[in-house]
Amino acid sequence: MKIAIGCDHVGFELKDRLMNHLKEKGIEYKDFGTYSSERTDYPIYGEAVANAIVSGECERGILICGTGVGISISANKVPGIRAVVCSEPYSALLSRQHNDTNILAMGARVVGSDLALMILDAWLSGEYEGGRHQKRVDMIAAIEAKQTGTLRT
Ligand SMILES: O=C(CO)[C@H](O)[C@H](O)[C@H](O)COP(=O)(O)O
Repeated sequence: MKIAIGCDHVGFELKDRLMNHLKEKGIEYKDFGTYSSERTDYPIYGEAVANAIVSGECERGILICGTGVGISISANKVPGIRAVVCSEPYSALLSRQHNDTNILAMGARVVGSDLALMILDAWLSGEYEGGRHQKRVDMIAAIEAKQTGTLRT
């Protein structure tokens, strides 16, 4: 699996910690920036990571900003993205199992690095269950299609 990872200036340090963790786990990743702690704007990185997933360059994404909120909102504007913001491992796991999330967002001002690693491990371990959940995931896609005018009826 190849992971796209991105952050704004607030998430820069935590992103580094997460990339080292991915390296230790033998998981391939691509860093979409930002590449310093100089103030920047999270929508840039939310969109870049989201595009890497919808293009097929990467299978999943990780995004970090101050709260995880702004950068996940940005990523969710890209059709096909199901980004979740998590501050604990349970939601991270269930977001994979029930919602087939393809981006995990976290807030560097919210979670410490050790908890962030636990959240990431829980999310990476989760397998989408399909079954009764698929109808709901398809309904989300249908909303997107309606809103983007791509719904084929
Ligand atoms: O935390 C955030 C709210 O979503 C944003 O993602 C940014 O990280 C935050 O707004 C950056 O704040 P700053 O005062 O410009 O450092």
